[in-house]
Amino acid sequence: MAKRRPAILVLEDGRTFPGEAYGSVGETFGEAVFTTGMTGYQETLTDPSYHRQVVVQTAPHIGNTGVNGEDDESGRIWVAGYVVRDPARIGSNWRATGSLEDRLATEGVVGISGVDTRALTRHLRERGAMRVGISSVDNDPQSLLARVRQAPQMVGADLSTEVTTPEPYVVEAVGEHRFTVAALDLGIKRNVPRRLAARGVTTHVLPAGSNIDDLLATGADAIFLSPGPGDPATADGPVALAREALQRRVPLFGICFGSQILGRALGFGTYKLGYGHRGINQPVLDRVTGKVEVTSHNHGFAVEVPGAGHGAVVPDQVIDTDFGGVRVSHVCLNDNVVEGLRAVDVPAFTVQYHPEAAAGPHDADYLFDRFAELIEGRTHSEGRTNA
Ligand SMILES: NC(=O)CC[C@H](N)C(=O)O
Repeated sequence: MAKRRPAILVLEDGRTFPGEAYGSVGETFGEAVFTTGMTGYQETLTDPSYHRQVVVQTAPHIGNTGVNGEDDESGRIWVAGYVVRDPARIGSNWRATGSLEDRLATEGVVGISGVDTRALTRHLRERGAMRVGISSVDNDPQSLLARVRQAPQMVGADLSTEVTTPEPYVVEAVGEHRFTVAALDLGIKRNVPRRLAARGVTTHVLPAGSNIDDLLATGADAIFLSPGPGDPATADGPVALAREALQRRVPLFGICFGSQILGRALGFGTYKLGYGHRGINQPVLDRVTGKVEVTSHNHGFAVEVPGAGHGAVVPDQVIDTDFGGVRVSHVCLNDNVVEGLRAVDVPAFTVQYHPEAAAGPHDADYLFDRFAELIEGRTHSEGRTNA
C-alpha cells in the first residue's frame, strides 16, 4: 500500500495529534466528538445529526466491512471529518459494494488515521467536546490552531435548515394502513419512517420550515419531531410548532433533537453535556416498566428539568408544566441524564436516544408501538390521552 501523506489533528486547546491522511486530502473543522460504537460506522457517517462534527471512532479497526447500498441513514455523509486509529486494508462483507476510504474520498470527507484515539478520547472526556481541525495540506500546528479557533462553536448553532429535505416526501405504510404521521424533518434518519411503516403508519416527511397547518394538511393523525444537528436552544420555530400541537392535543412523539424541542415546548431548558453520549451500548432505565434497555445514542445536549442538577438523580414525580403534568420517563444509568419525557395530561412523549437504532440494538423498538397506541387512543376516543 502506498505511503500515506502526513496529517495533523489540532484541538482548540492546542493539543495536537499526528497521523496520516485518510479519505480526502485537505483541511476541515468542526466539533470533536467520540463515538463508542464497535459497528455501524456507515450509519454514523450518514446520520445528519453529525453535521459539523468531527467524529472520533474509539473502536480501533474501522472499514472492515466496507460500505454497502443499504445502510445509509440519509442521502450523503454528514460528518465534518473522520478520525480513526487503524483503517482496514481490505473491507470484506457479503453486502459490500465498495471500500470506506474510497467513499470518504469520493464525498470529499477529510479524515485522519493512525491517531492515538484512546488518548484523544480521554482528552475529550476530561476537557469536554471542543473545536478541532484536521489538515493534510498544512502540517504547522500553530497556523491550524489559529483557524480552529475561528471555526463556529456548536453552542448557538442552528443547523436544521442545512440538513432538511428540500421537498416533502412520503414513506408508505407496509401492509394495512393504520395511521398517518407528519414528520418535521430537522435531520431525520431513514430508519424512523421505516420503523413506523412496519406498524402500518404512512409518514409524510416535511421540510424544517413547515408550520403546523402544513403538517396537518397531510391528513396526519400525529406529529413526529425528528432528530437533528445543532443546539436545541436555537430551535424556536419548531418549539412554537410543538406548543401549538400540544395546545391542539395532536399526538406527538419526539426523538433526540425532537425530544429537546418538546422539552422546551413544555417549558424546560436545555444545556450542553460535557462530552455527550455517542455509541450503541448506553444503558437507559424505562421508569414506566422498570426495565433497563441497551440503546443507541447521539446527543451533545440534554433537557434540564427542575430539581435535578447536572448529574444528579432526577426525581420520579409529576412535574407541573404549562401543559399539565410531565414525568421523566427514561434516565441514563451512566450519568442520570434525562433520556425521555412523558406528558400525563396531553398526548405527547419523547426519548433523547434512538429507538430506531441504525446502528444499535433494538431494545427500544417498543417505543414505536407506544406511539401507535398513543395515536390509537386519540383516534378512537376524541381528545383522549394515554395518561
Ligand atoms: N441526534 C440528535 O438528534 C442530536 C440532537 C442535538 N443536536 C444534540 O447534539 O444533542
